[in-house]
Amino acid sequence: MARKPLMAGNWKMNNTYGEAVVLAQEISNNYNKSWTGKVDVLVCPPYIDLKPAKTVFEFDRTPVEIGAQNVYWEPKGAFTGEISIPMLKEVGCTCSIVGHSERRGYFGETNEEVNRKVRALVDAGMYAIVCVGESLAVRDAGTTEEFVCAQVRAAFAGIDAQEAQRCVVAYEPIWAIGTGRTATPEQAQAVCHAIRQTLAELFGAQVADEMRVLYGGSMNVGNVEMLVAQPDIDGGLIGGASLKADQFIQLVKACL
Ligand SMILES: O=C[C@H](O)COP(=O)(O)O
Repeated sequence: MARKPLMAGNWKMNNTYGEAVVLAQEISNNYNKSWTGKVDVLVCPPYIDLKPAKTVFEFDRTPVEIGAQNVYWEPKGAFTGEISIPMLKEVGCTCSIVGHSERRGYFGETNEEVNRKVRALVDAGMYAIVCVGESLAVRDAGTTEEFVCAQVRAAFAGIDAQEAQRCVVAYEPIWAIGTGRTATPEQAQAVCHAIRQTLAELFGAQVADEMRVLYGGSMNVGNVEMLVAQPDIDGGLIGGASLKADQFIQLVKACL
């Protein structure tokens, strides 16, 4: 089956409320409505910027989804500093990134926590963008595929094929994030293929064939074409290049 590509911008901890309105407006102004149905476009701003970004896209009727960068699995309660799924749904989020390597690395997020977040999202009818990826040490040790596929298995534990089908996996080698050092298309394809094989083992070949696997890690206007041309790469999760509307739009166009 032909998968519809997804180009997702992860703004990380960038853009104040006012800056978010400007960037969302620039993306909206440059979005061509003829792309609708051919590529899905998503931005994941900081929590405080979700509503203003959504308001811009809604006002313009620009079909750009908004998603969170993280989420907590409990629906409400005494969890200071956390944000729940009902809160995200009410402002129009369709999904959340889960298990980004910056959350795993700086905030100690474990595979078990990633799994709880994925389960809570799918239970609530949202989808998860599950991030997986190896450090340079793992790559140098030659165990990249084993490591990444174990992360995939852990993230989807206890989830059935129907729930998993809506989710997305983003392969982000840690050594390529924000470094300007991109995985070669061959390296990225090899790992994305291994991820899809793991999804097939978990959920069957048909579901695995329908699930989107993204690449992330210094994807930019210079390398996007080669990366999205790979058979198992269905788009990108973009950090730095998603902060400039013209660059992000170029990346979206590369998926058409
Ligand atoms: O979530 C996005 C990735 O961490 C990639 O970030 P980057 O494009 O700045 O390397």
